[in-house]
Amino acid sequence: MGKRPVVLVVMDGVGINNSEYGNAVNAAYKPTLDELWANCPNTEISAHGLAVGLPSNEDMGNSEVGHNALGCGQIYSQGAKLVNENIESGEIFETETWSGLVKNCANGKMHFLGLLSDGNVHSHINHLKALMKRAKEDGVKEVRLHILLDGRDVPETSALIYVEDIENYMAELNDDNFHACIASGGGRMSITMDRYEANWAMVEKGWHVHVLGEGREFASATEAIETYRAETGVVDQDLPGFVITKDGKAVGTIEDGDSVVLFNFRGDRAQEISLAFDGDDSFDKFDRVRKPNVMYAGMLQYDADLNIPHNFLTYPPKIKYTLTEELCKHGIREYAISETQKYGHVTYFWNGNRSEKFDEKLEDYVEIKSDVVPFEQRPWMKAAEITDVLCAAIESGNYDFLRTNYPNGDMVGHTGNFEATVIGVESVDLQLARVKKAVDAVNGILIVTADHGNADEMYEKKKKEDAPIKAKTSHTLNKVPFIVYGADVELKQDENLGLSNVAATVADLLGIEPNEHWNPSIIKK
Ligand SMILES: O=C(O)[C@@H](CO)OP(=O)(O)O
Ligand SMILES: [Mn+2]
Ligand SMILES: [Mn+2]
Repeated sequence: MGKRPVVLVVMDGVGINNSEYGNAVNAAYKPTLDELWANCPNTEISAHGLAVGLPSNEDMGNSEVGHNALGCGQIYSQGAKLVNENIESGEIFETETWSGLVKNCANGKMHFLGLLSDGNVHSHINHLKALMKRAKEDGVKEVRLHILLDGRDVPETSALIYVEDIENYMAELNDDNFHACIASGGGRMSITMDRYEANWAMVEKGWHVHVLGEGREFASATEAIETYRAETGVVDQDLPGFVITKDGKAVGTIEDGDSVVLFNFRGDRAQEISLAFDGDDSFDKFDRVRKPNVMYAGMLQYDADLNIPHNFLTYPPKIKYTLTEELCKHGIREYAISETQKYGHVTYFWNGNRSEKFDEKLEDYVEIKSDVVPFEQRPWMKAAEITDVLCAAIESGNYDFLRTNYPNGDMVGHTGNFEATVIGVESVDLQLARVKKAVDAVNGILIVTADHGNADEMYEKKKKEDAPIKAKTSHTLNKVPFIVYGADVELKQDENLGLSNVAATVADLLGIEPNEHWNPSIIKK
């Protein structure tokens, strides 16, 4: 091509926060990032709320919407917003899927499974309430709820707030003809919500409590949460699975003739459990022991290429004109690499929730296997291993556009462990120095950015001056850095710039005319 290669690094969860309070990014020793920021063209761009297609600016960014915006150069209404609209207009209940679900469980139960919080990253409790209410209106008699406890998109020990809220809601709905109650649950990082096949054992554990009703028994979700907390001290996302029983019997196993709705709208952590429900006898990821004959539907279609799940209530955004597609048209050779935890982020999310390549010949994707450990124990994760392979790819001369995601700021940030997160950010910085060197060796251009904040705010904001420090595990509302190294360009400084302006910028640096549907490049002309 004769063009200069462009390498784009997403430092997952590394946002910009002017306050030092709980700021693991500022606390980290990161000479390379500091030097790049001080000496290279740079700007701050938005990564949350309306800038990434979420319902409001109160919604923090996340990897799905962040990588979608980065990789498609446009702002699409995202799952959170689409489901809101679908429920508000009532269209969701006019779908064949909904009527099918209701009809299917005429003599059985309707189960709702999903993340119980108002985090709005994977799900929203209001969506669940709307579905339950309508189920009752449509004549469903028995509803069972299988709850995944959050503490990752919401405060780390907030589960009881949502349990109480939904139990009060169910109590109001319950009458002689309708009965809803919690049947099983567990922390989202302990059961059911694995992603990218990092740890199928999590899904197996979820299957056992939700479907088979096998697990430690409790009389209520509150009792389960309080007991586990007292015994183990773990935070919500890590609480083990539990089964609610009455008179020695699980109250809500999933049986033939039941209907099951996964009320999460985000795809990555919804796919594996969906495959377990949809899969026929050839399913071999774990032994399901008993596979009930149910109608299963997702709140959204989680992967349109792979048709997961078969039934769904809301169409996902139809993301068109992605950067990868455009670059393929120009014969640009692309390379994407990350470790398992974020592998789908730089491929599937980046390409507008597509799991297939646009052009087999032009695209190479590499996954480095993630550790299956609590990440505060190994905050460096696989950053060095990713870099080994990435640098070889850069120096091979076989690629024109290379992208990677270093998960550390985010994955370690989610643990709420400040000290480990500082090390996570430092690990990324060490690798950045190596990437920069490889870029120099091929006379390339390096872009350093992030998909949303996390490590930049590791403590909850204090409500009172003398309140104790409380760990914050969720993403943030902060802007993220955008830096260009190795190119003599001037960058715009504009409040309105966001992740969706990056695709056109990459095209500019590759000497390609940006697609007309994209938001403008960040480079001043
Ligand atoms: O871990 C996840 O599922 C989310 C937080 O809910 O994080 P990210 O968007 O960074 O993948
Ligand atoms: Mn992310
Ligand atoms: Mn995250």
